Amino acid sequence: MNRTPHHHPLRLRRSVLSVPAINARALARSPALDCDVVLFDLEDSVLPEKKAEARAALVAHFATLDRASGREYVIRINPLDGPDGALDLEAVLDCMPDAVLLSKVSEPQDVLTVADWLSEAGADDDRDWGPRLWAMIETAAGLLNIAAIAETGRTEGGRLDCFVVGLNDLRKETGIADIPGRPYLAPLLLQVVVAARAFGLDVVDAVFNDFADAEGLEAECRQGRQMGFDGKMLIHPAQIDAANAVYGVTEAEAAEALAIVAAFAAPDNAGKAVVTIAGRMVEKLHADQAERLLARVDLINERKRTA
Ligand SMILES: CC(C)(COP(=O)(O)OP(=O)(O)OC[C@H]1O[C@@H](n2cnc3c(N)ncnc32)[C@H](O)[C@@H]1OP(=O)(O)O)[C@@H](O)C(=O)NCCC(=O)NCCSC(=O)C[C@H](O)C(=O)O
Ligand SMILES: [Mg+2]
Repeated sequence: MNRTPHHHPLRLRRSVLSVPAINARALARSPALDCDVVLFDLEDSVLPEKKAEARAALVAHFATLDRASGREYVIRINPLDGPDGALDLEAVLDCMPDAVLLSKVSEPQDVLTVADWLSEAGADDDRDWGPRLWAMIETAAGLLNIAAIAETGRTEGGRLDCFVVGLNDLRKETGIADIPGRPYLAPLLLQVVVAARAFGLDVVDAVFNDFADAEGLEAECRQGRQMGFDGKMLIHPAQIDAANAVYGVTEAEAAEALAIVAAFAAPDNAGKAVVTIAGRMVEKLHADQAERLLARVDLINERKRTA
């Protein structure tokens, strides 16, 4: 098994805003929004009879995008076993997004099929481009197969980069209740986080449907961060600030990280694997964590500069 803690460069994925490709006003608004990732949706927010129109709108929209903005552009496609998946992939070739989000991934083959298709398309294409793959985990089978999906997507073809949890579909299929605090869903969410981390993937928490409930959203963002998620999938611009704040880095966290890095760099602590800071044991692994957090601060500051 080929496992590494993080197999790709650090990326900001605090706020992943879904923008229905069929909604011209939302498309027009999206470049000015402060989300880390714009996720253009061709799946559930587009009616079957509007899919072709949505694909055409998306291709036109990508022609206008500022690709140097530093944020990630992702396209969510329909499942490949339906009538639209293959047509969506053709549109992906025209758009050249940073990543493709596969909906309703239930087994490793779902990822491999798209990875192979993209590799074959890339072989006939002289453009220097190849998208990463993201996978929606939102079926009972997907949860049961989560480790195999992570391992295969990560090692074979190597394009898999990020999981996104889809609780609307999962609740629909399983009957698990939609209760504040997500008591019965929490074990499943943690299962996705652990599988992602075992194979060096990022992992994004599910949407919060009640976009008028700012307090509920903030609580769910906090819960997601405590569970280990990197960010939250969002459905409305009003949700962006809360996700960026909760999944950001506080001044106290940054100060603590600086103190840990400084302690290990101090000449008195040279050669030590363990030091004491303010009465607390701090190990080298905490210094690694602190350095990663400080790199995240740099990325957030960079994002502010380019916004
Ligand atoms: C939920 C909405 C249908 C609400 O839309 P609306 O009533 O238009 O909201 P507002 O009037 O408050 O909108 C204010 C302005 O903001 C723009 N807007 C709204 N949403 C977005 C957006 N997502 N991206 C960009 N801009 C947006 C409106 O256009 C207004 O601007 P203007 O027109 O200039 O006045 C709507 O928010 C919406 O459709 N949201 C996204 C829905 C979606 O993407 N669904 C799929 C993702 S959810 C999912 O995947 C679940 C998962 O699969 C699972 O299983 O759990
Ligand atoms: Mg879904």
